[in-house]
Amino acid sequence: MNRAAGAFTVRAPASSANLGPGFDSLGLSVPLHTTLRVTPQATTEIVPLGEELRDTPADESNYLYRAMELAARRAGQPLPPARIEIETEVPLARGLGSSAAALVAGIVAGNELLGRPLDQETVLDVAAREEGHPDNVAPALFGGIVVATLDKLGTHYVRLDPPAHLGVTVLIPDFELSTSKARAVLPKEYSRADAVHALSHAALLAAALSVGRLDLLRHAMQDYIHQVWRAPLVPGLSDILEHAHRHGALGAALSGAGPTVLCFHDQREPTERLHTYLRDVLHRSGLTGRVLDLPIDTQGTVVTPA
Ligand SMILES: Nc1ncnc2c1ncn2[C@@H]1O[C@H](COP(=O)(O)OP(=O)(O)O)[C@@H](O)[C@H]1O
Ligand SMILES: N[C@@H](CCOP(=O)(O)O)C(=O)O
Repeated sequence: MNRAAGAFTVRAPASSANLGPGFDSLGLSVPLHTTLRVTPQATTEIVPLGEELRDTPADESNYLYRAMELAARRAGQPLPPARIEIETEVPLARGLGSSAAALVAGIVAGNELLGRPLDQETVLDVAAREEGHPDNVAPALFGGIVVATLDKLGTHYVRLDPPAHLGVTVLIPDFELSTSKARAVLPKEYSRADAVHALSHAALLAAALSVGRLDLLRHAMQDYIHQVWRAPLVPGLSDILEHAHRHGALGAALSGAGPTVLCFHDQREPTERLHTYLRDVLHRSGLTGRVLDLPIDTQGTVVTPA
């Protein structure tokens, strides 16, 4: 079907990947958004707006525009020209999936502009192949908590609604850490013992999240695949992984590749104690940053007429 698109808006959420042992395979979505306003017109114009996007290119080399072209390439159609305004609330290179939000927003916008030739499964596959792992793009597209694999045969996933009362507290330090730098410090190979530890904890975590066993999160979130190697890049991380539960966290993990750290909390309990502890860790580590409580987003990427 080819439908001439009018102006429309695409909103894609941030995401927190891994959740400890679910490296490259488990993530959740949080309501900080990257928004595109797309207005079909005779020429292409890329307009990044706001302080966070001050260094992103205002031309067709922009990551978001390249994502739109990925949709056109998979559909085998040329991308119609449009004015594309880009805004984001997702801090860049902090482990909150800004690149995944941009990629998903761009692919969905490209698909919309073309009259939706791609179904949602194909949009996910294009995004996961581009990013190289599905753990940010799947929750950015579908919302909620997503368990996903990417292999030669395709991208397969299960989306979970968040368990009742499960909230997220994030500590976002004021420094950037690119995902590529934080992937470069990981070993190329792991022992069988490390593999068994990782897969048993990731499986337990996915099962605990699917049945709402919040009491299991702390134990299930143990990880030796990536956090231990990344800890030197994220001052305070080891302290939080070891001690956050004493200050009200149900579990803690490096968010994506960092430097943001995620703690789960019970939304029925106050989080002041956890905030005070996290700010104290930040201060003791000689850093500045912010601590935020967020719900888990359940909407994923949304397209609305402008
Ligand atoms: N809205 C956006 N527009 C253009 N480029 C973006 C946007 N969001 C993210 N990016 C690109 O993605 C990079 C950050 O990606 P990455 O290192 O994977 O960190 P993360 O995805 O954890 O924020 C940014 O430096 C920028 O190049
Ligand atoms: N599984 C990836 C997740 C990267 O997430 P980001 O939000 O830091 O881009 C990894 O751990 O490298």
